[in-house]
Amino acid sequence: MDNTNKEKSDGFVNGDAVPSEEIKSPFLIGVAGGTASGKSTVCKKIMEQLGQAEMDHTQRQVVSISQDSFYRELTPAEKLKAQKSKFNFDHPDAFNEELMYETLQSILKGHKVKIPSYDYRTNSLDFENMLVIYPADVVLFEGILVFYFPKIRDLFHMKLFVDTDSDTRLARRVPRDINERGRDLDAVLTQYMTFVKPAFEEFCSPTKKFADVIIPRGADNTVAIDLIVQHIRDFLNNRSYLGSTTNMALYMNMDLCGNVGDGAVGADAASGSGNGTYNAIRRFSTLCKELTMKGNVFFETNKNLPHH
Ligand SMILES: Nc1ncnc2c1ncn2[C@@H]1O[C@H](COP(=O)(O)OP(=O)(O)O)[C@@H](O)[C@H]1O
Ligand SMILES: Nc1ccn([C@@H]2O[C@H](COP(=O)(O)O)[C@@H](O)[C@H]2O)c(=O)n1
Repeated sequence: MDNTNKEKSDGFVNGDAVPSEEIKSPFLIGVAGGTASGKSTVCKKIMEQLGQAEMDHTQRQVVSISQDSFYRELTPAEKLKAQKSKFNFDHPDAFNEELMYETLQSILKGHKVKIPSYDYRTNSLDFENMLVIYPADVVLFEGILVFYFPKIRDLFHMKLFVDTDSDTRLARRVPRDINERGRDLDAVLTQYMTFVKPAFEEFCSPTKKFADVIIPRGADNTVAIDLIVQHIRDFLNNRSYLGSTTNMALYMNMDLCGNVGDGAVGADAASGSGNGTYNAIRRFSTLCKELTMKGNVFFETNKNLPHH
């Protein structure tokens, strides 16, 4: 994640209110996938294509957050284990589920939040370098287990799963962990075989079924990324027509499930204000179906609509 929004801070304070006329409830997109599948790279590409990456972080319409910021703090005994690659960072218990949930809820209420960055070299949260997340129209939340916790899963308006084969992921993880996370080869391989691979199979891979869109080959899949970018662009361009994020999410989820064009529901949702949106989304839907058949992207018929 880009760290330009880092701020020195002495605490973990969330939920700063913004003036009421500026309140935005964002469209929340979860991005899951195994380690080194390309989740951050996919999010970065989406941000770049939307012209957000170079923008001042206070002005961004689209922001990206990593689940790493919600690792729980380790006890001294756990820290010693972690130093010897004997702590399981791929188990759901390694995360602070409550804090993740509360923070996402604050974000959905349009609040500014501050979250710590994560230091892989010390296996700890870095409260000295807080990331400030300003209210945005679209928030991407990426991590290995973002779909694991039901309460958190239900918050997403759209769920993407980055599906990269495990050999490729291991081949990418080894150099990354050595060069960027201060590990040695032996430690990376031991951790991978002991914890990462089994936990992927037990906790991460089964969450693929919750995804609305599965992205085979991760960031290499430019077709899938273009589609998602187009979807977000439609959202950003048309948000003002439909008003609330809930209406937009209903509208777009119906479209992905292939129902918008089937009858009165989609037309009703668009009544009076959204015919341009309706047509754009129908065109987009047709394109998605064609591309799905060509194996560039899989659209799952997941009908979980947002509960708010
Ligand atoms: N399509 C790709 N081709 C080559 N290297 C990639 C590709 N996608 C990601 N990487 C590299 O693999 C590593 C893991 O990618 P990253 O996006 O950080 O994965 P994740 O966020 O899923 O852990 C990084 O070093 C990244 O630069
Ligand atoms: N102190 C830590 C914390 C996490 N990990 C590993 O990071 C992986 C998740 O991050 P990705 O960018 O790869 O999705 C996860 O598989 C943990 O094993 C770590 O090694 N050390």
